[in-house]
Amino acid sequence: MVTLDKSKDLFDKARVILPGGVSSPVRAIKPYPFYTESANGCRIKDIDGNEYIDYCLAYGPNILGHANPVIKQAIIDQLDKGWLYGTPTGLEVTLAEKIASLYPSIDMLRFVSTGTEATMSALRAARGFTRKNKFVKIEGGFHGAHDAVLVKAGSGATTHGKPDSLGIPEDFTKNTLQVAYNDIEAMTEVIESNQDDMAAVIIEPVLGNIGPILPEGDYLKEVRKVTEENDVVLIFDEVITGFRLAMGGAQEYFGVTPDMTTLGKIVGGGLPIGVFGGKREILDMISPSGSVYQAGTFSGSPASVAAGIAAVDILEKEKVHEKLEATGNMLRAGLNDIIADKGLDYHVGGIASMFKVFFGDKPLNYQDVLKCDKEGYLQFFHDMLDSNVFLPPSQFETNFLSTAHTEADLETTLEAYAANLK
Ligand SMILES: N[C@H](C=O)CCC(=O)O
Repeated sequence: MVTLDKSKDLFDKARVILPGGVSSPVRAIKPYPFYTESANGCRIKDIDGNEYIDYCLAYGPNILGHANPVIKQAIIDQLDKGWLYGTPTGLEVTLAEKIASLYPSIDMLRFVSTGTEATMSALRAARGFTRKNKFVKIEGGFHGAHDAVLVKAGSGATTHGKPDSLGIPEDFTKNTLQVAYNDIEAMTEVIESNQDDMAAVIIEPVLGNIGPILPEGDYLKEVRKVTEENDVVLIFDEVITGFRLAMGGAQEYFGVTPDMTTLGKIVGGGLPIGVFGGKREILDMISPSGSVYQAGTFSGSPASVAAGIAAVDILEKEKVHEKLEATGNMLRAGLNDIIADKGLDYHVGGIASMFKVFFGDKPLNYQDVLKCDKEGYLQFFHDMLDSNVFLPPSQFETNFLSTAHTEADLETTLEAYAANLK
């Protein structure tokens, strides 16, 4: 049983000055979160001195564990040279060339600071390129916290029961058309009936912000076909799946090449970064080459890019995604055994280094996942915390594995699942 007295006291102070006591809503664990002191490898330590095996991993970026020494050294080396210039650097060219060599959908790209900026800018580019306004978003898909995509949004928006945010004028979302994931008929219908003004489809190839929920059969190939046939720009939001399912992301894994791709999380080695890229003719629309304006003081931040170069290098040399796919398969098999032994009607979802126990049947889309027992999941989250295992505190967030998790850590984790799953 962990005690969180210091965290509770800090929460009482924090919630006076920070809404919900946090800087991003997913961190607002009910009734109060633990506040972190430090993290290393797969372990995170709170200010009360409790240590947890971490499967949240900062919501995905830390695939090499916390404070990876090689990435740390790359950041330190960069800090010695200064960390913000307001001028371009060779680092950006190096990382951009590397990304383009791995992602066939990317001829050119621009660095930004977050996944939110990446998807916002990708949509603007697609609209500028096509001179059309509408786009399709998947129900429960999460593409960051900008106005046009905060409708039926997953992640914290669903966890906190606010999938449609207040404060967004209807005019800003009237061109956001939604369909269920894994429903190609619905996607085809909405594209064909809005063809005159349809700019883009934006989709997480694997729904990572209410899941992981995987594409069924040839769903992604069919999405590619219908978008191609109707001259609609297909944007894969690979902020979670990029460098995780394969070096070339979900597009390599599933063999489907979109027109544009957004990246983030892993590609910054744990520092803030976002990337949007795609076909040359679309990226040529971006200012200063073209008339789609996009800019940012911190874009291409040297420390983030240096950390990203170091991270991508390790991922490639050590074939991290292959190793973690094997580890993920082992863990998912162990979880399935526990669930079968206990006779629970739960589903173990996941792919590569993503996994989740759904407190309900296998979900295919947003409506399915909403039927899961989210209150039961929250209780389970607390029970796991008491067993010193930190999972993201929501039924609607993915758990992540890192190379820092050892076999012993995984065994301890499976024991905790066995003890706490009811
Ligand atoms: N699921 C979100 C992003 O991928 C979690 C991060 C956040 O909202 O703070």
